Amino acid sequence: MNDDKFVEVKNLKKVYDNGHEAIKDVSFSVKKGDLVCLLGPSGCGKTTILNMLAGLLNPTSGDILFDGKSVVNVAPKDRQIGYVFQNYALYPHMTVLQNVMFPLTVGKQKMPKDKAKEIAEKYMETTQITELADQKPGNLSGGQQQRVAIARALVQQPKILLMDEPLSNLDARLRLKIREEIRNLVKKVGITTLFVTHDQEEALSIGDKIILFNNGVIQQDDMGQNFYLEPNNYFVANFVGNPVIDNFKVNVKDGKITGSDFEINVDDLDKSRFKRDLTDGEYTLAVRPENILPAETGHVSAKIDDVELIGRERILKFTHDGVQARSLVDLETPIKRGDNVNLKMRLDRVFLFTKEGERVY
Ligand SMILES: Nc1ncnc2c1ncn2[C@@H]1O[C@H](COP(=O)(O)OP(=O)(O)OP(=O)(O)O)[C@@H](O)[C@H]1O
Repeated sequence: MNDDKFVEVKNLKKVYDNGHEAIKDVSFSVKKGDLVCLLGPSGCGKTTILNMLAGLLNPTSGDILFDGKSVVNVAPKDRQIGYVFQNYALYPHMTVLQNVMFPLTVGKQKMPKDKAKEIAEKYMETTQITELADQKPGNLSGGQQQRVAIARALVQQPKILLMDEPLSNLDARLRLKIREEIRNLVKKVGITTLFVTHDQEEALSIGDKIILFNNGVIQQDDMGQNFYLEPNNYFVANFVGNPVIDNFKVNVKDGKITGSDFEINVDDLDKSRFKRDLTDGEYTLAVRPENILPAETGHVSAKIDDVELIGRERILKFTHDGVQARSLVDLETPIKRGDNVNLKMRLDRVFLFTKEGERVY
């Protein structure tokens, strides 16, 4: 038994029958009791991975281990997993109580009705749906249906809980509330959970760690803040962060980084942040909008195209070298649309990426 690798995925590959390689050599592990988010854009392979963990899809190659034992040849019903689907998949003709009891009243683990009811009621209490016991799913709100689906997934006391975009059918406000509830609930139950989402904010807010995918390949497997502060590559830097990161095309030559209207000495960068040697050539210099701010003298001069208020902050939008960029300032900064400003970058916070997207600084 190894609690650090309660779930272990080794060199997993999936090629669909039509030849599409949806998962390309993916390896990761999940600690017992952790809530891990599988994050990435539509089509990156999140559901494919979840379905292989659940046993609904066979891997083309590679291995999946639960608690140290390979499960690739174990039938889905024997894998001790609970699965919450995007559309909840509740039985419409059954009451809430019957839905939650259902997994306990069928198959090998079938138990007497009163025992099943007792266990179902315990999980209905945990998920706060006790008072809905006699309702049919059709009469429930999205958030309530979601709780029923979670209670039903938990009654068999699975070792692992898999959730595929469980919040996507809820409105924005309810999403915020239910995501907090889900985190509290899985932590209370102590169940190891893999949670699929395409929403970076959702992943950052609930995940103990996040695994970010693109095109069937892991881009970063890390704690939330590192996606922001230490992105592995250009894809990660652009996928995570709101407002999105600013990108400037630059050329490096003779110790100088030259943009369309600015120049930075390589010596002014923080030496400890280089990932490898900076050779001459074209790069993308990227900076988070809160790290490029109005100043007396700056790296970039720009006319503000638009000012957008987002809660306690404002986004100053400007066009640089034909591309829109942003500076994130507080409410008091007295800059308005049409103003000409100088913007200074924090050089210890910028990133440099090669044309292939590899991070150099
Ligand atoms: N049965 C299939 N046959 C062929 N290709 C498939 C099949 N199922 C999925 N794919 C493809 O595999 C890739 C990964 O799909 P998957 O559903 O895992 O992505 P996802 O990240 O979950 O996306 P979404 O967020 O849109 O659900 C996509 O390009 C998809 O079109």
